[in-house]
Amino acid sequence: MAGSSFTGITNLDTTAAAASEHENELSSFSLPPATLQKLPHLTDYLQNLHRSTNPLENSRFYHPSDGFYLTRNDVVLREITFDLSLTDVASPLLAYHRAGPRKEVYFRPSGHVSAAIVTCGGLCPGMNTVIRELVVGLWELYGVRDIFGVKSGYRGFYSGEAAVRLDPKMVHNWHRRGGTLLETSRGGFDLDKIVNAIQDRGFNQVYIIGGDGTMRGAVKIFNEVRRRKLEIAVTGIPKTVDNDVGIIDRSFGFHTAVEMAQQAINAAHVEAESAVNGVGLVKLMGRSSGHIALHATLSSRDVDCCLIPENGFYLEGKGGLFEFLEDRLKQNGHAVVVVAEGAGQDIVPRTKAQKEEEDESGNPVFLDVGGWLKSELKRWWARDHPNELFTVKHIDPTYMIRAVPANATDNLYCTLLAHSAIHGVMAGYTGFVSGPINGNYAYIPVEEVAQAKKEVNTKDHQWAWVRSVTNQPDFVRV
Ligand SMILES: Nc1ncnc2c1ncn2[C@@H]1O[C@H](COP(=O)(O)OP(=O)(O)O)[C@@H](O)[C@H]1O
Ligand SMILES: O=P(O)(O)OC[C@H]1O[C@](O)(COP(=O)(O)O)[C@@H](O)[C@@H]1O
Ligand SMILES: [Mg+2]
Repeated sequence: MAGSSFTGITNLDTTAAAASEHENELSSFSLPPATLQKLPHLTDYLQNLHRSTNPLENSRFYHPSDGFYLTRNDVVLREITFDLSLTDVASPLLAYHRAGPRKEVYFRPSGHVSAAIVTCGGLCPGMNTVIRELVVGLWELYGVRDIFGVKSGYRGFYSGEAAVRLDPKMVHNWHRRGGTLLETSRGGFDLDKIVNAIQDRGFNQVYIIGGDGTMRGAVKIFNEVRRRKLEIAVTGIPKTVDNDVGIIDRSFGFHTAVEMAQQAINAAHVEAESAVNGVGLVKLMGRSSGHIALHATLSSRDVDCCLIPENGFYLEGKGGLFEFLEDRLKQNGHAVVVVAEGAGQDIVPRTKAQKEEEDESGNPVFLDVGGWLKSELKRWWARDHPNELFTVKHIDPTYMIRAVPANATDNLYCTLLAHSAIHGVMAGYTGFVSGPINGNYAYIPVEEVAQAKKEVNTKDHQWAWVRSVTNQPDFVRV
């Protein structure tokens, strides 16, 4: 099971009761033992830290009652569905600490906390909401007054540009705006310079909002802070419109992106329907995973074919895209194709130099699969049907779907993420990421999140569902 190589694991009792294979007949069964994932804490390497009662105790907003504070005993299970016939042999279940306020805190808010917030990597709907809620949450819940926004990604720690002092008044409207008002960038990760700057500027809480690359950087920052034995808590808030961060249910902004993608698909559908042999081609984001394309396809119902990086495809011959589209155009007179940007990169022709191209963060730079597919479709039709009308309308809404403000669901989600992060940090936890696991918010070691990937599983029911909705080929050559 993923993450089981981590140390410091505690055994939990997981005996349960449920219905047997005959409905209504109750029988009991045992689940495998569970192991509690160790969560790094400042006291792992710093002794005699000052502890105090959580200021929420005296907050005018809260009336803490029994069960309000979470303890080490509150956990979230990674897996919540089981095959009972396999429980004898299954590996231990994995549990994570639940996110939420703790009775004791390790930071004295007034005059002791200096919090830094930074955004890294590509844009994603909701980044400004997370920043806003970190500021408001730190200020209102814990009385923190020294909150700073580090400008333009990791390089902002040491670039010489002053960090921006943030307060609730300044950020009150930020959730209505797309992008990140702190600005972001790729590349520029210089570990020593970053940790030196954190030390020099006196930050003792560092909130890092970013995707998989950012989380790999956060692991290094956390390890270096720990090596230097600094009283600084480091936490990651996972951000990526691609939804490819592992372990957590989904990343913020993803729902907004899927919703925005509908507009492009609708337009493609209208264009295709209004032409003779019309094809609407929509390119959506998804560098190495096709989550946006898959969810947009399933929620639209107007898509005839969904192409994702996890499932290779080909154009010519039996079972290929051209054959499929030929049939669809014959049947319906039009077709809509959704292609994730990372799909088909193995068949888009490119030079050696193009193959090796990387962005400032070391991510591969892809060629435009949408533009290429459009010209291939035109070439195919002109060759095979020279006397018939044909139209391809290529819509590339990629930046439009991620540069918008978060929708209501994502805004709520961003708030919960920000508050979870604050509660964890105030409780002295460090080197962790907050996120929902099976609907419950948990603290996950950042190292584990940085290693985990979430790709579309083309063997499971969801992909089968896409294929049953679109009736598209599986592109397995026979
Ligand atoms: N392996 C890594 N180690 C340290 N920093 C990294 C690593 N990968 C990426 N980064 C840094 O994280 C930041 C964001 O990474 P990037 O891949 O562009 O976006 P994202 O975090 O959204 O995936 C960049 O500043 C980049 O230099
Ligand atoms: O043009 P940019 O800003 O480099 O972004 C393009 C990439 O950003 C993404 O939105 C993913 O970004 P992250 O890795 O930052 O989450 C991809 O879908 C896309 O390939
Ligand atoms: Mg990334």
